[in-house]
Amino acid sequence: MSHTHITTSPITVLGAGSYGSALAIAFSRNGYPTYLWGHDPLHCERLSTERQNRQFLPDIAFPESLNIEPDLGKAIQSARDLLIVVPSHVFGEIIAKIKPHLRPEHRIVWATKGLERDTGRLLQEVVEEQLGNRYPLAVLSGPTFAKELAAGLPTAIALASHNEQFALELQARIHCSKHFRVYINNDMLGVQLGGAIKNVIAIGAGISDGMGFGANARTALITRGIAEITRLGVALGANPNTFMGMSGLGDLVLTCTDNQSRNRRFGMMLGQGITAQTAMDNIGQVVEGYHNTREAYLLAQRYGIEMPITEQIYQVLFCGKNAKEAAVALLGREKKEE
Ligand SMILES: NC(=O)C1=CN([C@@H]2O[C@H](COP(=O)(O)OP(=O)(O)OC[C@H]3O[C@@H](n4cnc5c(N)ncnc54)[C@H](O)[C@@H]3O)[C@@H](O)[C@H]2O)C=CC1
Ligand SMILES: O=C(CO)COP(=O)(O)O
Repeated sequence: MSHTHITTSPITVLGAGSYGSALAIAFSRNGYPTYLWGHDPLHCERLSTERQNRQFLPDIAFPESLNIEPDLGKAIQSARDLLIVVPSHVFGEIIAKIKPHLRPEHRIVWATKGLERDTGRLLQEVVEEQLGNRYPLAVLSGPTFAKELAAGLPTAIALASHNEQFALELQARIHCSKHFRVYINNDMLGVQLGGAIKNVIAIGAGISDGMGFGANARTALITRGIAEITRLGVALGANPNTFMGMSGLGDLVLTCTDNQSRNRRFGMMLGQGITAQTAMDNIGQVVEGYHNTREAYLLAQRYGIEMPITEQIYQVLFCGKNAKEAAVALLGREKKEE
């Protein structure tokens, strides 16, 4: 474990799944010393000896400045900036684990997409409840499949923060490569909601394609999907323009239309009559939209917001409704204006 090359401001990535590894590769490729922590010591050992994430990103060699750090305390002390990339269902657990190691100068950014399991709270609320308001916060979200990012293919993302200095410094570190662009804004709420709820709609697009519906149906789901995400976001106080950006329409189109998406593939299997558990076992990676459908549905109910697509997917996943009935229910809604 060499902690060398400290020439520029380092970053620590917490979460060594496909996306955490891809972001760590992107930062280190840009020349920043990067520390990657994963919760499974055996997995860390493999990353360290093989110098690649063979399971999720085969044949993409780790740059020299990417250090695997299996000790959480040491990983946190290695950098001022912490990037959290664990699945949403363990996000609160990770915040609790990092809390005792934090120093006043730390800054926290996350790329997790989702709402808190069971409560439907935004991840920002989870952070602020546990850590208060003393740390600068930011969120990264957008159309970024881990494999393409790690392969160095052109990618753009949104970064939202209320702390301009933090946003600009992060942007400079990500943006400086030739293939990774970052757009900043200050709408943390909108960026978080866009990233969380597109996964739900992507399950719907997958179900539609799995049932053999065509491009018209998929596109209608995307278009009405962004309408309902925006409706919820505006009711909660987000800027409607955010949903036309990378973390809204951008990520929604990506996830609804490309089979790299696990949420879409999950939906396709459901549409073909495969059970949710079998579909998830088959994917073998996190399918954020599965539980987040319930959280998004509950959030919409709490605020009295109409989200018909989310509601039908919720009924398919958690109330035993079959996909065909859900499609009929959507098509059979009362006539309305666009
Ligand atoms: N893979 C992708 O293309 C993208 C993923 N994301 C988001 O990134 C987040 C992470 O997803 P992936 O890396 O794709 O997941 P993944 O399924 O590839 O890996 C999940 C990782 O979480 C780790 N993990 C599980 N339980 C943990 C715990 N208790 N503590 C710490 N780590 C734990 C696992 O060891 C595994 O390494 C999700 O919210 C996802 O929506 C966002 C953009 C792109
Ligand atoms: O968020 C993603 C791309 O931006 C990844 O989507 P999936 O989690 O559906 O694979």
